[in-house]
Amino acid sequence: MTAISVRDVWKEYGEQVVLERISLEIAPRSFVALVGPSGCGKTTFLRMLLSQETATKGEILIDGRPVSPEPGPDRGVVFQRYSVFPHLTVLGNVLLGAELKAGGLLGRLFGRARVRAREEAVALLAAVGLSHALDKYPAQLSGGMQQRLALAQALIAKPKVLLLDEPFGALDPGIRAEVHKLMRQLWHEHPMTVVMVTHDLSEAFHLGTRVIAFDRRRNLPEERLRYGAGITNDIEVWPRRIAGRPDLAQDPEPPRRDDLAASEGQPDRDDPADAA
Ligand SMILES: Nc1ncnc2c1ncn2[C@@H]1O[C@H](COP(=O)(O)OP(=O)(O)OP(=O)(O)O)[C@@H](O)[C@H]1O
Repeated sequence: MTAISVRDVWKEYGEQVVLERISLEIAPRSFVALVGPSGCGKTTFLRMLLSQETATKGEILIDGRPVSPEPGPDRGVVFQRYSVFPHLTVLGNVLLGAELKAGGLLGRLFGRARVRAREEAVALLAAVGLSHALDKYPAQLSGGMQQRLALAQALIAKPKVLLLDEPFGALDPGIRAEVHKLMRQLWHEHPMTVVMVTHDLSEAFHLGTRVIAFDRRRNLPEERLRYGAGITNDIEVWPRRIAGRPDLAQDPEPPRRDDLAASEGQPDRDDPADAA
């Protein structure tokens, strides 16, 4: 049950203040959706939670301890694109997630540990509706299937915190709705706290337990370098969603695994990886 505390965090790149005075207490098992105009620092904030960036000032605590200086398996991430490895099969991608968590000599798993990891990977791929695609390569999958694979790859490491950067932004509306249902189901089933960046306000309210807006309070051209974005809105979504309680009335029916399998489409034409 993982809580995140963000205490008076600032982020500057050289002269440019990107974020200022960010203070947040994120309760365990929350699903926080982060919205805000382009360039206001949402991805930068996520990268600080992931330890891909460090705060210029302030501190970030996970379960009361300063966030480790290196990205680790306690935090999983899914991006809009390119979260998975194009040269590995679907199963290979998820197994790699398990191996990276195991660490050790080049992160390889052997013997019983590898058999167990394979079983877990197969089960997780079934949970995201990809049982029929274990031996396919990412370029052979539709955009929705690739994002489901990316979720499985992140979840095999059992992250305490799952960070999502516009994960569904490139999907067609119909596919996106299916993946939303899956995402919500995964949040109910896995004991993780989720922070998701999105441009889409309706997606934020559809999935989140809390919607936080970043924006600049001072945005005149001469102020843009010296003043960063801060939290301008912090909304608890009502009626409340409670992790692990998909039975509550406000949660629509979870998807059937068959629906997910049926929703697969052609490879994503917008994706250069597919065009190749
Ligand atoms: N490594 C970096 N070096 C210098 N400036 C950076 C770096 N990373 C981000 N920035 C700057 O920080 C600001 C915030 O960028 P960021 O990508 O976090 O915004 P965002 O809110 O996620 O934008 P978008 O919604 O368009 O993805 C931008 O002005 C960007 O140019």
